[in-house]
Amino acid sequence: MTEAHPDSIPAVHPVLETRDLTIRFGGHVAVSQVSCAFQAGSLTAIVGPNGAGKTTYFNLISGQLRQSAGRVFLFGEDISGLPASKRALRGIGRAFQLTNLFPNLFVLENVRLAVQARARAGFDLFSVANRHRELIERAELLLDQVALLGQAYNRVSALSHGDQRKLEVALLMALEPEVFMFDEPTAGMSADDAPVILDLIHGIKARGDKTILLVEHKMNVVRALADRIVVLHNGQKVADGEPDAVMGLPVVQEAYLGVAPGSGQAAGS
Ligand SMILES: Nc1ncnc2c1ncn2[C@@H]1O[C@H](COP(=O)(O)OP(=O)(O)OP(=O)(O)O)[C@@H](O)[C@H]1O
Repeated sequence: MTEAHPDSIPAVHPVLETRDLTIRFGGHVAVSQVSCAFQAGSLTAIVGPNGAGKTTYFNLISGQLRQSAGRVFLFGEDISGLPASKRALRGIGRAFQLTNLFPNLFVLENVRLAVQARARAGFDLFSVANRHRELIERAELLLDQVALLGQAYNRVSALSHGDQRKLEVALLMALEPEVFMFDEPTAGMSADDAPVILDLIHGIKARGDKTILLVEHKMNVVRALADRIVVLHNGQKVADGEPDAVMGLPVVQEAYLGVAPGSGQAAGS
């Protein structure tokens, strides 16, 4: 795929790339030869009907599953052989990886621990008191961003489902990954909570330096956030491009998203 540049400028690798990524479960090919490159500042929605392979594709990228064939590259480096924990350390951030919350600790403490994990190496110059204060301030800022500051001194176990999802996003942001992977981030959230998360994702994208992948069934969310849509069906990539172009494909509207042409709304969403 990489071509020699006539001016000998070194090739710039995509942040994330999958090449012919494939996984078989017995005789079933759940993800089949999916090749995609993802650039910094982009938000790509991965869509497709139930069972299309979206979550499995995510699992292959984040390392929860090992591919049968193909490769995953991060900044041009082959990470296909790395376990999920090492991929996370290299900058692949996925919200559910962080659900090892401490349910009996305060919400603030959970975020503070994530901030501390991210900052551990950088705080040696600070006094213990300064370090603690800075960690708390950063944790409070993140809680404020997900509208959870009022819950800072509640235990995680007492949070509603929607608030736990918001906390997952705060923890993900605390780790400052290069690649943010969101799998239906507003699923099960109230109408009040969902915009908080969508605004946050929009804010991450607006920074321009992060790469965002979003599995999402709600087409209004996809339209609001994505600058690219990849459509999976039966494990294969069947469309890939700008939202208007992809959504306009009759084959996508009728067969793969289950929407009536022109409605912009997935059936059952
Ligand atoms: N561990 C597994 N063992 C066997 N089959 C699996 C496994 N994980 C996924 N599959 C199968 O792979 C296919 C893709 O599933 P996947 O969950 O990735 O789809 P999806 O597009 O995320 O669907 P949904 O929108 O319903 O979440 C399905 O047929 C599923 O049954």
